[in-house]
Amino acid sequence: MFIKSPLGTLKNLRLSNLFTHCLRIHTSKRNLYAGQLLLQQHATMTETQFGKLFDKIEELKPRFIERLAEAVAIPAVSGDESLRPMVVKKAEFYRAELERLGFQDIKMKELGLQPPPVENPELKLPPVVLARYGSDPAKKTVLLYGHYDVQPAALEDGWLSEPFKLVVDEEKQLMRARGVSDDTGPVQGWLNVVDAHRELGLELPVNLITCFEGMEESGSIGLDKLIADEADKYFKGVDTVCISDNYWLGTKKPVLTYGLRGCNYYQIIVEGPGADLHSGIFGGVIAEPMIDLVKVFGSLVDSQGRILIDGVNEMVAPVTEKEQGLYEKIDFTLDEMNAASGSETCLYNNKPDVLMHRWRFPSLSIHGLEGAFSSQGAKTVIPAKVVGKFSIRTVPDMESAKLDKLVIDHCNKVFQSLGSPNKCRTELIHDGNYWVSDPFNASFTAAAKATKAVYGVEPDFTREGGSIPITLTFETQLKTNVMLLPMGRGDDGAHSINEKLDLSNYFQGMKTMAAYLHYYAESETK
Ligand SMILES: NCC(=O)N[C@@H](Cc1c[nH]cn1)C(=O)O
Ligand SMILES: [Zn+2]
Ligand SMILES: [Zn+2]
Repeated sequence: MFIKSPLGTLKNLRLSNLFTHCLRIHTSKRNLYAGQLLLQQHATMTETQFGKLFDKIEELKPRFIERLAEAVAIPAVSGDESLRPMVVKKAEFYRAELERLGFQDIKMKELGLQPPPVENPELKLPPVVLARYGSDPAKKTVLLYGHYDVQPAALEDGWLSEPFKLVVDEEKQLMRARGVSDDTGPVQGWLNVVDAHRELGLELPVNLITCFEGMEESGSIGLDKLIADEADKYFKGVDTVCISDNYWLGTKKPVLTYGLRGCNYYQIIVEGPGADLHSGIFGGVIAEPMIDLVKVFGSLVDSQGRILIDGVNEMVAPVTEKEQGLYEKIDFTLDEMNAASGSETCLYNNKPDVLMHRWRFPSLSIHGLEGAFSSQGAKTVIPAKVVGKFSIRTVPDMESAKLDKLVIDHCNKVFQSLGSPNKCRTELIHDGNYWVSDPFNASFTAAAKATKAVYGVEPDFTREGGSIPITLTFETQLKTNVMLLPMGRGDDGAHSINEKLDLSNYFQGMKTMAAYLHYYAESETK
């Protein structure tokens, strides 16, 4: 018997002997080898390489943490116009990293000026970083999409440490910083996978194309057009798109994701007085914009999360009988839900309802206000102009343009009913489509094998309540499939305070990415 094992080629060993042999040599990698042994029936070169590759990833841990620390130190907040130079700086950081790792044909694609609504009409969109690693026509080509921009973060929001300084918490075995999980950690993970191959002198089994953008957290403005323009140019020959920009559902079970909600983000602008006013002098005498805004806000959604805008719920595709059975089987508990939210404020008391309301029903969230008093103390001001922000997570079969009309008509109608002399207008800031895919293609199959090889378990196939606006565009413009391979866990606190990435997710995540590329390379379908 001739078996290729994670430790190299072993001759004349029975499977049971091989198992003991593996465990004796590398007991700390029990999960990896348990998973590997399940794959022995179709052992190929891949398994031999995995052992070395995974060991190399382990060996390079200090370097990979250091790189992540450098990347997260750049406060690339796309939603804050004043930080746009930092977003561009982070794009430059990745350009240099890609160059150092031997990527070629690196392009910093400019997307022009940011369209309204925007404070500074001269504000340039950050560049999209395109690069190639290999262009062998005999190999498949995998496009890796990720984003280098992040959500805002400030120490005073309740962070335990400076948000743009990576902290490695040895006791909890995690790293904390804005972007570690969403999405700097996964982007860095892909580069580290290439680094590990280079360190081993091991050829990449596929050609890679990177598409790293800097506006994902602000609706991926400008990227649709770039993808359409480059579909037959830079992106020609792409066989599949892999996105690592979401999270496991819970904290233990790896998942692969085949669906996302969309997101339409709106603002309501209410203005009246020529300047902020003293409430002792003008209170009760003039119409207050904030009072009008609160009334309009209050008409959008109720405290049970039901959207109150006429016609919105009617657009949602009905739940099918076949679909109903899917939710019960997913590895997830209400306790995990409560732990992730840090509360017991969940609106539903059973798993299927929670999952359906997270994945396949729309939701409306009110995010905040511009222009209103928001500090400590008791300032007696009447704000002259307030801008309220809210978004709707969209699902099949909601139509974005139809939704915009329903939302804007609703806000106008409610405002008019107030009889206020103030001015009010509602506008879309950005939108991004929902996406639902077939999870039975070669890319998902390769990712499932990779997950099993690393974690020793089959992944759950899940949908996600969040949005990655560009996913559907890749699928339609490149006429290829897209697969979501999350690195972090459901409790990582993305967009929240104290965002973290468990060290094990960073390193096992990289191994999964590496194994995915090898399994995908071997798959029969292009
Ligand atoms: N990791 C994906 C993510 O966080 N996406 C954002 C994208 C977004 C921002 N505005 C609209 N969509 C999300 O909030 O889901
Ligand atoms: Zn993200
Ligand atoms: Zn995000």
